[in-house]
Amino acid sequence: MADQYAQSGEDKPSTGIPVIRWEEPPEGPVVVLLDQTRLPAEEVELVCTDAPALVDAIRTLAVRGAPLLGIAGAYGVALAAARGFDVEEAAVALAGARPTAVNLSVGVRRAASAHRAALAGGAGAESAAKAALAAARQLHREDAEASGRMAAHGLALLDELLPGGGHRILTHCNTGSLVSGGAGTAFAVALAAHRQGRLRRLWVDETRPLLQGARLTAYEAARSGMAYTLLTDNAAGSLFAAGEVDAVLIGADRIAADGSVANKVGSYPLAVLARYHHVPFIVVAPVTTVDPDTPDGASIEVEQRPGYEVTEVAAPNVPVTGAGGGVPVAPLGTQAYNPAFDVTPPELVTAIVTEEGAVSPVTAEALAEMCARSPQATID
Ligand SMILES: CSC[C@@H](O)[C@@H](O)C(=O)COP(=O)(O)O
Repeated sequence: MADQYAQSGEDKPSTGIPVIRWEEPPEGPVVVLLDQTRLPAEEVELVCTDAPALVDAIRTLAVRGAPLLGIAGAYGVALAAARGFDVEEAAVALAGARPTAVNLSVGVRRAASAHRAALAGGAGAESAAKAALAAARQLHREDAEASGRMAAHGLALLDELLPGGGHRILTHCNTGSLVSGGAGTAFAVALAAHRQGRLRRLWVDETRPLLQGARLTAYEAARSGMAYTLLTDNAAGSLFAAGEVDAVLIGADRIAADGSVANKVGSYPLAVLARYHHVPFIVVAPVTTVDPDTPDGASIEVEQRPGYEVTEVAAPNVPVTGAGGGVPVAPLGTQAYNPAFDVTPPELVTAIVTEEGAVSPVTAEALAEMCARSPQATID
């Protein structure tokens, strides 16, 4: 299997099969995804033979989570090039498939720039396609490597903030090996604590409406042998009030230059709760999630998703497809407010951890200085 675990040699994903891989069967190259809409009931792969199929997989959340969206976007460009489609057109469609996670456009841009540069240097179509694929593979490897470093920095920070050990960590959405070339972002920190015997409990928010916590994080925690407990999102307040949360660890889809954090809807209320209860609220994300071109939280485009994701629930063992067809839980015709993300202002964020270290308190200057240390900062 090509690209399995991005040859990282580091943390193997807690999933049974790779979340994304490039294959070259005789019929032509394909991008193979672990279909996340089918988890945890089934581990089923989705084979994408062209960029539009990948765009569809991104929109329906078969492939999801900021870092993985970047990797998928880069492979999508490589696929368009290798199959002889219009690469620039594919790049626009892929980058526009979901608006909030900046990693998607970063990944698309990396592969498209490599393709363009190869053509400009006199390469033929085949060599230019190879250049795009090499860029995608490189991004995949870098992401796997970044996971390991984020886990180390995040665990060091946790130990500093909570010297007693025995961490009880609350997390939201899914930030593990399902969203990454490696072990993930926030989940990778919890996993590192678990492996060192320092995780007492992982509290897993179910993450309405698409249940990334219940379906995906619980799946990963179970496979990793972690002590975890699932809760409804609206039970978090009582958990804080009972003194059961030592820290909140979440990922991010886009971090603005001022340190505002866009993440799965429901993150902001956790930040407010954490502040009221004097609990650290820690954001873990690769440098590629920090977007210097987005000045502040108000400038982040928050994806609005269809109302049926709220007015219907998936029936047991019926995959959450994001395409309707679930069991209605509200009167027909009910309108729903369904933003996919919310934005937490920097003053509510205790620390932002990347592969380059941690900033706390979060200021625009400290964030920019940390990101400038990364080789990623200079890659177009
Ligand atoms: C490292 S993953 C960080 C975020 O991408 C994650 O928390 C999240 O919000 C994912 O949302 P999703 O809509 O499932 O793609």
